[in-house]
Amino acid sequence: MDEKKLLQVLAEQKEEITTRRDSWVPRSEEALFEMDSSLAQVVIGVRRSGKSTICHKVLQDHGINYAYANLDDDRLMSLSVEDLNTLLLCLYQLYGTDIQYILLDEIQNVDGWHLFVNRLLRQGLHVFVTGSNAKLLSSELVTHLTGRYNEIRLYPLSFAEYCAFHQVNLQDVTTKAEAARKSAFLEYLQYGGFPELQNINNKRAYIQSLFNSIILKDIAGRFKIRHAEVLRTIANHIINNSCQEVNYKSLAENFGLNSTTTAIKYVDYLKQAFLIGLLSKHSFKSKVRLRNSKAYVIDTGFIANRENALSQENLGWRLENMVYIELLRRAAKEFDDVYYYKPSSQSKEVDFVVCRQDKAKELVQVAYEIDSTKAFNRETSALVQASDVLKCNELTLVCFDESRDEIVKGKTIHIKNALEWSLGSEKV
Ligand SMILES: Nc1ncnc2c1ncn2[C@@H]1O[C@H](COP(=O)(O)OP(=O)(O)OP(=O)(O)O)[C@@H](O)[C@H]1O
Repeated sequence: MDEKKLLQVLAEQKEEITTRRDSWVPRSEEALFEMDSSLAQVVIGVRRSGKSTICHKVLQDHGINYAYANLDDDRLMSLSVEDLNTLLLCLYQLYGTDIQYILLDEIQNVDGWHLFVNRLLRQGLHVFVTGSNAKLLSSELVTHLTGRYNEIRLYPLSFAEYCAFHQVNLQDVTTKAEAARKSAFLEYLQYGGFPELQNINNKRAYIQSLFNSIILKDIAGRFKIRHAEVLRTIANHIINNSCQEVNYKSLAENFGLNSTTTAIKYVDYLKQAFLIGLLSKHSFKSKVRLRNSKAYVIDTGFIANRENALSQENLGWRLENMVYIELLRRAAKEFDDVYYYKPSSQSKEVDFVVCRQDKAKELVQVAYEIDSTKAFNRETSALVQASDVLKCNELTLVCFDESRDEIVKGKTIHIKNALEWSLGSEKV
């Protein structure tokens, strides 16, 4: 690519970052960056989740001068790995040769990017990269940057961050403040946490266009999928049936795919683009874990508005999906794993098992309501049974009711109000 043209694009990108900082909401993942480390800081996550912003924010908060290139820019689409030398030359011209930090946005767009990043690391530079496709990033990271990167997973805003964004008062105990928190929580369940969406009136249109660009541009375009429409229909189906086990055979049959293998491949594409997450079944056998998984969508905003989005049934599974994302967020910070528990016998399912080094450390059940004795007994006995089998006594039941502890068959169950639970340490 022509050096002059490249310089011009990078100069315009530089202009953008100096005028862009307005009111960025702090993200909890900021704590995961290793600012002085010699490892590449790799931020991955779904499109528009704020990957680029969090990098700018941590670098600027630390008072660091850094060079920046956004490789997702249409004008840089023809860039190849050979052009990256010219890119570096241009960055030095624009930012000065004493620059120590470089931020490269959506690096996966350039094939062979790892060669360049490796070279920068060898030269002692601090490199920050972002990407929205795990497949393109991870295989390169694992093969070529072995051990020389710190991976930071970013999700759309958590409820605590959402409240910070909308300045929802978490301290006040007045009825008005409580009502404001409750309606914020319902909005959050309905529209999710994409940061950009928060100030947009036509939220459905934003979500639809984001969904389309992930499917058509990031997946179908990049992986040369001929039947993009089928992929889109499958994605919609999975999203609107989230919290359920994926049945690849019936996906293949129902959507006219020629084999179960193609269904597995398509679902994997959705996962690699972070549109969905797959939760494995808890088992000590890795085969069982791999073969059985439930699908969740990465942001509840993607779930289509049914006739009555705030009905009990619809809220129930939006809530379960939200808990899943929040558990992933927390697990990433603690290096934990999350599974679902479904014994083959008569015993009941538990929605989430949080494990540390294969040992269950918390069981989490989600239920919209536990008002009736039947519902209460159903949810608590599932926890108690699993607690015995998995030898785990940290039992949590997330629901819309008030928080309290209950003792069932000698075991303490922490019943947590969903709103409070989702705020985590930012307690009301
Ligand atoms: N912490 C934040 N506070 C306020 N707004 C934010 C924050 N993070 C992101 N945004 C807004 O959300 C939008 C998307 O952010 P950003 O470009 O950082 O996401 P991204 O994940 O890098 O996107 P892409 O995958 O498309 O490159 C931007 O308009 C940005 O201003």
